[in-house]
Amino acid sequence: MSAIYIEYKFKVKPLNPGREILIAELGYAGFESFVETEDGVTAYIQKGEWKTDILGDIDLLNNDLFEISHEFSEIEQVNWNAEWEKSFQPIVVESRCSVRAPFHEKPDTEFDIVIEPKMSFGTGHHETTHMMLEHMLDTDLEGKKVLDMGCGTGVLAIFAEMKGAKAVDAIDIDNWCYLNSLENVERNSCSHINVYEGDAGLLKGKEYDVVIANINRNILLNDLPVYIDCLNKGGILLLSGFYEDDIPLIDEACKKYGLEFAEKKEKNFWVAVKYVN
Ligand SMILES: C[S@@+](CC[C@H](N)C(=O)[O-])C[C@H]1O[C@@H](n2cnc3c(N)ncnc32)[C@H](O)[C@@H]1O
Repeated sequence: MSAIYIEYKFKVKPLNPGREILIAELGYAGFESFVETEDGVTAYIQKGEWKTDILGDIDLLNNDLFEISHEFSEIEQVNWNAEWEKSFQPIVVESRCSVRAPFHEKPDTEFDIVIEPKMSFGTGHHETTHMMLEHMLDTDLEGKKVLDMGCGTGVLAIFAEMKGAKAVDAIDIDNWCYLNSLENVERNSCSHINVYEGDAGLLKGKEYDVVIANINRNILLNDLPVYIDCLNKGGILLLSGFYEDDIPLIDEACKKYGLEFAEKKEKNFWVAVKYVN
């Protein structure tokens, strides 16, 4: 199963802070993946989410301080692997945990995660992945049962096992992500991770000590009750994939189901939050 995407190539002047603002606004409009280029950004949206006036709400395009041009085309399947090879820099979190592709040199970090992204997502979400890894570094996962919802490349599930989780379920709705996570689990010699293709519908009767979900605001708001339903008392919920402005809605939903806010991280307009049950 391969999704059809619309690809937009933007040129942005001045690049900073124009590109970051543009990415944030495009994210609100429904674009789901971004690859930074020398003079701007290439953004992807699934054809089903696209409408002809999709750029109508992007305020930055009407801002005289920035010069932004774009061209767009329909593509059958994004070759995320080629995109990553072009743009992916290893992520190093607090000098302790690194995420790199096999073609990068092995770093000297306590945790070394090797990801061959193939065609699954994870490219434009470095900030959110990075912040989730930061939260996980600070969270005791030893002997815990963990859910990684929207696992993408499987990076967070793999890190959970490296940090001592005894059982990890990694779930993604996208077939490519499911297959890619399986490969990456093997590549990192993980043996406590089960990967599933699906969504919150798979969670009936499940119980976890830690639930991790880096997806997007609307899916999180929709599926939060199910995630929280499988979270043990005293358990931890880590959420990302949304912006600072979305926090009130997410916070309201979490508190409605009895969770207590614990911590927030922020990077380039993106946020990652931690709640305790
Ligand atoms: C932003 S990526 C996160 C990938 C990875 N966890 C990370 O932190 O880098 C979000 C992932 O959620 C998946 N996804 C989208 N909707 C979903 C749903 N309703 N249930 C489960 N996964 C979903 C997408 O296919 C995508 O792989």
